[in-house]
Amino acid sequence: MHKEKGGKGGTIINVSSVVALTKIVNVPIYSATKSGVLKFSTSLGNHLHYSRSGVRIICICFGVTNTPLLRNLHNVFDTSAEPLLAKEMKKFRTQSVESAAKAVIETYKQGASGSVWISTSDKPAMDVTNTYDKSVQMFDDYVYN
Ligand SMILES: NC(=O)C1=CN([C@@H]2O[C@H](COP(=O)(O)OP(=O)(O)OC[C@H]3O[C@@H](n4cnc5c(N)ncnc54)[C@H](O)[C@@H]3O)[C@@H](O)[C@H]2O)C=CC1
Ligand SMILES: CC/C=C\C[C@H](O)C(=O)/C=C/C=C/C=C\C=C\[C@@H](O)C/C=C\CCC(=O)O
Repeated sequence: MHKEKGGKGGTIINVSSVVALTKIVNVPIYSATKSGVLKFSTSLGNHLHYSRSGVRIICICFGVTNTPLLRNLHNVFDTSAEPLLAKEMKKFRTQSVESAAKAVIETYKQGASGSVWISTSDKPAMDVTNTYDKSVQMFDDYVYN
C-alpha cells in the first residue's frame, strides 16, 4: 500500500478497546496490548508518515460488544480478577455487532489518519481525537516545560 513502495495508499483501521482510554486496571496484559495498538496507530497515522505512505491509519476503541469473545470469559484472564472484571463490564451497555460494524464504516468514511474513535453502548461512533490529543498535550506541557 505504501506509496513510496509502489502502492496506491489506502486505509488501515486498527481495533483497540476502551480499556486503552479508561481507568480500567484489572486486565493488565490485555490493557497493555490495547494501549499498544492505540499508540502504534496514532504514531504511524501521524501526518509525517501519512504524507509519505498515503496509508491512512485509524484506531477504533470498542466498548463491550456482543461477539463470541464475551461468551466464555472463564479462565481467560487471571481468575482472581474475574469478579472485578464482571463488575466492570456491567458498567457498559453491551452493544450489538451491527453497531460496531456501522462504527467501522463511519470511521472509514470520516476518519483522518491518526484519529481515535470510540464505539460503545450502541451509540454512534465518536471521533475523540481532540480529547485524546488534549490529554497527551497536558503531559507534554509537564515533560517539556
Ligand atoms: N467483543 C468486545 O467486547 C471487544 C472486542 N475488542 C477487540 O476486538 C477484536 C475482535 O474481537 P471479537 O470480534 O470480540 O472476538 P472474537 O473472538 O469473536 O473474534 C476474534 C477472531 O479472531 C480470529 N483469530 C484469533 N486468533 C487469530 C490469529 N492468530 N490469526 C488470525 N485470526 C485470529 C478468531 O478466529 C476469531 O474469528 C479483538 O482484538 C478484541 O480484543 C475490543 C473491545 C471490545
Ligand atoms: C473490563 C473490560 C471492559 C470493557 C472493555 C471492552 O469491552 C473489551 O475490550 C472487552 C474485552 C473482552 C475480552 C475478552 C477476552 C480476551 C481474551 C484475551 O485477548 C485476553 C488477553 C490477556 C489476558 C491477561 C490479562 O490481561 O490479564
